[in-house]
Amino acid sequence: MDNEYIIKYVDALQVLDSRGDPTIEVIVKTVGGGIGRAIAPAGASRGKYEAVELRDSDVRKFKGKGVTKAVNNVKNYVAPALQGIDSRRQRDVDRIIIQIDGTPNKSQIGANTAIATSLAVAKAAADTAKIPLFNYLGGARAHILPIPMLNIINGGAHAGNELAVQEFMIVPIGFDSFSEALRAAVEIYKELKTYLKAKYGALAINVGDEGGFAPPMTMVREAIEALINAIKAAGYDVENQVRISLDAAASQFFIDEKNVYKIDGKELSKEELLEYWKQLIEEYSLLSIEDPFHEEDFESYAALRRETKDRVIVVGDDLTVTNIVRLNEAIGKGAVTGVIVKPNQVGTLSETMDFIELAKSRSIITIISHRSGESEDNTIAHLAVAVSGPFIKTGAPARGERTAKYNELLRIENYLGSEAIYAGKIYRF
Ligand SMILES: O=C(O)[C@@H](CO)OP(=O)(O)O
Ligand SMILES: [Mg+2]
Repeated sequence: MDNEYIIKYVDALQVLDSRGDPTIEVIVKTVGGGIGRAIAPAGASRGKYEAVELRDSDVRKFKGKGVTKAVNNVKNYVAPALQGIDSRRQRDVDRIIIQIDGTPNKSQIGANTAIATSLAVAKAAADTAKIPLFNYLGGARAHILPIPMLNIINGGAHAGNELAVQEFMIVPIGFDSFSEALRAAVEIYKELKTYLKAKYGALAINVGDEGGFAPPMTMVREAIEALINAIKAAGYDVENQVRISLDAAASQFFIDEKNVYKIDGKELSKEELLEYWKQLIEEYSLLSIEDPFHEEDFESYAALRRETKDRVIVVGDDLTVTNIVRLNEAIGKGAVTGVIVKPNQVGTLSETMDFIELAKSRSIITIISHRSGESEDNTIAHLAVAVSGPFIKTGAPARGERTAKYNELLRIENYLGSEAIYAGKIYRF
């Protein structure tokens, strides 16, 4: 019996995220001196079926965004239940968290409380074993660096502009290593800045929540053209080296009462929106499109897949919310070929791993993802390597909470040395 893995101490405190909103950090220590810290992220365009984040009701403090209740849940309920448990028994730990909560959506203790605790335990176990987290989670096979999807033009709920589509991403696929791919992305980001400033003036280079620019545009095509311009200006090839992906986050511009989508200053029916996406996919050979329809409309996702003959990856995020019940429904209806994986959408590491397992077993592409409200926590970089990506979505290559993940991936690449393989080299999309 290795006593050193036993959880000796669990505590929590309120810290700040990248929007200046309070969030919860959990600290776990083992008998052997291993330490794990994890900070819960927060979404702005949240799916209706996500696990629920617990916030304080006192609106005088932090405009009602405080997490003292979540912090107290760790101190009063979770910490006493986890003390004395082996930190490597992640499933037992997560089962205890789920039992303490007792609801289907973590609304009692809070998904923020749950995920910060669950991840902190894994990190404490890895630290006790003195191996990097990606190795602890992924074992000997973990050596593939993910392809980043970098959101460099922000719209929707993440920016103060008129763009309906939330994220315009560049995806540097055709490179030999993660660091080469990231370098290309930075060069494109800088070219985009020059282009936007010249075309729209200095205000156009203000950034949105994920570090991408938030120019005063209304038309989706205008933003895509800007990306293409920047990719070319940086000297890269749009077909083979750098592709374009969108996160429509369509629930955000779906008007329920009218059953229409408000995009490009027009109101489109779902059939018209489908035609619109098909045109864009064709014209710009988009690599993927995330949440192209609102979160209840599995059928339209399936129609897009059928009609594009899988030339584009149709990705679920608000649709599938890192939840195997929702993913099974999406699989049954043939709705997606890719899914976003956000650990805080479900609340524990084990449930996140089960979701990834199910997706991979059905050849559904997994994209490990940050939230728009982030912190210096870099757990998702390790998770992405542990499960061999193949993709990670973690914002623009600027702003500390985003570069925290990119820099950790650079460290992992460096640590792995000649063993590191870039996912873009081995997977064909
Ligand atoms: O929709 C998304 O994919 C995410 C992250 O980019 O946004 P949010 O965290 O606001 O839900
Ligand atoms: Mg999304």
